[in-house]
Amino acid sequence: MQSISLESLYSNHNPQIRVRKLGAPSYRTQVGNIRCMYRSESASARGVVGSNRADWQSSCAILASKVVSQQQETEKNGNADLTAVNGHQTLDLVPIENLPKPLTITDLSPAPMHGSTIRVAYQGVPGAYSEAAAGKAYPNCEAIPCDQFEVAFQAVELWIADRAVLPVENSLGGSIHRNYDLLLRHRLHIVGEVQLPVHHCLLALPGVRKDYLTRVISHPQALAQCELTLTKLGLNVAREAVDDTAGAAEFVAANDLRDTAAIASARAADLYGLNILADGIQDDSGNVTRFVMLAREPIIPRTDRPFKTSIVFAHDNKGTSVLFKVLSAFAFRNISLTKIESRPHRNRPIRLVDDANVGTAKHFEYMFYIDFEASMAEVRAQNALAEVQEFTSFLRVLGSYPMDMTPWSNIKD
Ligand SMILES: O=C(O)C(=O)C[C@]1(C(=O)O)C=C[C@@H](O)C=C1
Repeated sequence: MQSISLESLYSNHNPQIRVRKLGAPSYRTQVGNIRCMYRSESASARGVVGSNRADWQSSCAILASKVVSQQQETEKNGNADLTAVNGHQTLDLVPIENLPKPLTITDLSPAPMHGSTIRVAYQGVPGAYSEAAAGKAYPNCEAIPCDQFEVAFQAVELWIADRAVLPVENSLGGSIHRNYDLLLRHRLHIVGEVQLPVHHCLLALPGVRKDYLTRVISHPQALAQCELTLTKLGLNVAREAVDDTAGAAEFVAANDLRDTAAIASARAADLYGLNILADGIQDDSGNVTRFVMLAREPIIPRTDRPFKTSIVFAHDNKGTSVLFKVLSAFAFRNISLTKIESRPHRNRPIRLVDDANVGTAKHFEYMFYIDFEASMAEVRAQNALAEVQEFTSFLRVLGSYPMDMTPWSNIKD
């Protein structure tokens, strides 16, 4: 399988994009001025939620009319007899050149015929936690490695993949902000979530001991999740960030680095022929990452099982106490919030408030992301959003989807 890279997608058109490769471990890839499909806010708000309650209700009716066909399709795909992700779970060493590579520009030409296999894009290379999340969300799927989050979004938009699975938050490291920004910039829908226990190992070439090491490389989130344990292990060596955990393991193996260890999964050790120097090095044994699944079409919200809904809004100072009013719209209806996140408002980062006597006040402007525990098929959720819409200048439902109800004992190590 070929792999997609954003560099090959855009570098001819946009010299500002710089994608750092593993040859030069660095902090997360920087992408500037990416062309995107971001609509103006007012247009988005009108298009997604409707400007009044009647629009909103008719949107719900349209959604409801898709219920049966979508469910049938999901069930059909979910039961497909496919093995790609499970296939990677074998402990046999797979030659590196036989592993799937990130997608490139050539993969983005006409979508391949793929039968009934559900193709799931993830960021990283085989052995990454995101690949495991794809396998948990869609057992027996064909997992498609992408070298950046942006590419995973585009793989779905361009029909290279049917779904993308992306990390949004970790119990130790917090939110993965890049994906919040991309959720807004792209027009995909959240159709599910999975929570994956993340069990990190310290990996090195066979024969390498801890005292040979002068640096540890991994994904920035993984380095953050193991910070205290590395110190406890006496590894006060340079720590360098690369694009994904399994990519770090692959880099150590491919370059025969005897002074460098990678933080990655046990599966990455198997795939790239590395030894496990230390097992379970995350600072908390209950380390969990939450991933969301994205699709081109929303799923139909239901009420026969617990659902979560994710929204994003901006208020542009529409009246006073806006945040309080928004939160109250949920509280009055006994709807629990599970997450609130704010990100800088890119189109309008600063609000100036003129006051002749004391100068000009400058406030930061934000986009607010909220997850709440209710389905958009419930009247109380529809009413809450109709009310929120009155206080906000922009409102978009990112998705209404089944909650991951895996028992906690199965999530914890
Ligand atoms: O590098 C990987 O293996 C990933 O799947 C990425 C990622 C992340 O972005 O947070 C996913 C789960 C872990 O929390 C560490 C890294």
